[in-house]
Amino acid sequence: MPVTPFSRLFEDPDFTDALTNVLLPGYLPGQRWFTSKGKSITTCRVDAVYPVQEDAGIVTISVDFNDGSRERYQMPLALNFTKERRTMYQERFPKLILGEITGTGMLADAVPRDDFRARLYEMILNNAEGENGLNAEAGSALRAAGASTTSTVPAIDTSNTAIIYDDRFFFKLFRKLGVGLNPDLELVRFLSERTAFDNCPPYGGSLGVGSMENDEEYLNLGLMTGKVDNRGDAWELFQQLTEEYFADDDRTVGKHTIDRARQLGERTAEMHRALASAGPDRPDLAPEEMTPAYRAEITDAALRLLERQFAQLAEKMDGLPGPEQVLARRVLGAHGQLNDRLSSLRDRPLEAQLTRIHGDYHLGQVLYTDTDFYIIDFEGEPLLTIPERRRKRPPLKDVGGMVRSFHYAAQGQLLLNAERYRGRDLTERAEAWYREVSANYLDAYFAASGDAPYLPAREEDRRALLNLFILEKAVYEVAYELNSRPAWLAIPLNGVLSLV
Ligand SMILES: Nc1ncnc2c1ncn2[C@@H]1O[C@H](COP(=O)(O)OP(=O)(O)O)[C@@H](O)[C@H]1O
Ligand SMILES: O=P(O)(O)O[C@H]1O[C@H](CO)[C@@H](O[C@H]2O[C@H](CO)[C@@H](O)[C@H](O)[C@H]2O)[C@H](O)[C@H]1O
Repeated sequence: MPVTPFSRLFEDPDFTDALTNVLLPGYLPGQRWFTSKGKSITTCRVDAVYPVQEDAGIVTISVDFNDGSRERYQMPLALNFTKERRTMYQERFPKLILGEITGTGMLADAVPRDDFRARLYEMILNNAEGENGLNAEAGSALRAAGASTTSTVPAIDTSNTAIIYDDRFFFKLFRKLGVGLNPDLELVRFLSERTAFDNCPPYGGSLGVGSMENDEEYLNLGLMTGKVDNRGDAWELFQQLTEEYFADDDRTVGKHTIDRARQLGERTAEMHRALASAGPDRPDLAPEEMTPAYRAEITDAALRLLERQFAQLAEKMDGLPGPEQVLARRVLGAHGQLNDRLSSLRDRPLEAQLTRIHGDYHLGQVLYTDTDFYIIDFEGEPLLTIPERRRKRPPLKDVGGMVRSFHYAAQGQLLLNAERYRGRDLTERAEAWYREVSANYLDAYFAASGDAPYLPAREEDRRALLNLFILEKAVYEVAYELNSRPAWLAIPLNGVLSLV
């Protein structure tokens, strides 16, 4: 096996000591993709090194925190020897330099280097097999496109790292790693290569360690998909539409808004039909019946979520501004009622199938073009482990997520532009927009779904299941906002209150 200078570097204990004890603890908290900035690091460790070029490769690391938790990350790293390269990093990417290695070179993130990005593409196109189990797979879209000539790193706010090739392919290099087949790769690959669903980006290929067939052990490092020539995400689109709606008090919900909501309902139904089309030869994807044990399990999970979120709300109550405190008290006062609502599913016999679903469905996960929508980011709920994200669930959970997002779209417009709407009480108009837009979304969704076996046949059962997921998502959002964007807290608090 040829030993490259890059991998040889990691055989030197002085280097790995410096890297894990000094360079990484200083470097990680400054990176957008390092999600646990608030926790303090106790230990960093290099798990594996996958050479990609003579002077660059992918390194996987584990980070331990003082609360006992551990996270794994992917770091593409390069050694830079020449003056030109050093200058490029110093002038344009100073935050991506880990440090100077005496007698060796400058150690930095490899993504800014054109040659490194080109090599990743080439590996995927050629189904390359590297050292230590690193391997790549090309999807039909990439095979059809052939070699790449240019690549760029877009300035977008994501928790992973993106590379665009020839303005045609979008490569997502996963930063925080979880062992097991990543649902983003699994579902995009299935939808694109095995179904007629056209409204997610086509599968271009992947980079990983191990075999996708041995899915418990597989480590997914990157996913290549066709680039969607989009105008933004659906959250931005609906922010424009709510701004038009609130412009004056006589305006009704415009036809364009209704058409767009209905179109999204249809696309959601088509996505669900395609996800449910897997046959028994694909046991991880094929639909299965919802059992009473499953109903009990999701009921318990919803009740545990309620307890956890409410404990956080109660704990932070005193620090909330007056109006939010009033809302929060009312929400906490509805604890018993919410408990009953969420428990009701346990005793309701429901005949419906469970399928693989999107799992983290909201307006921000949908790109829009002039004429259509494209659904992205099938990674699932970030707080769940990969096996939890890969569980089959009722597709109405996605629908509930999107309904909540319509509530956010109207309320968010008012909250984010408080100055613009000062002096006008638009609460009822916002609720009216939400009711009409979500009713149209749901109507189009159910019309396009027909008698799909994953939807309960009886209208009242569909409603009960959907309402459970809407409520559960609103409860989840309470602590999400409390911890990430306290200024938004009133939205889910009002959302919960409107459901009891
Ligand atoms: N196939 C694609 N084509 C064009 N843009 C994309 C594509 N996939 C993702 N994006 C862009 O990258 C952003 C982040 O993508 P997402 O899959 O949500 O990544 P993350 O999980 O890292 O947040 C999206 O909002 C969109 O702007
Ligand atoms: O980071 P993710 O996209 O996986 O999701 C988290 O962040 C979302 C906010 O970016 C949050 O979504 C909530 O706010 C959205 C508006 O910003 C709204 O459209 C969603 O309906 C609402 O849930 C999501 O809950 C959280 O998990």
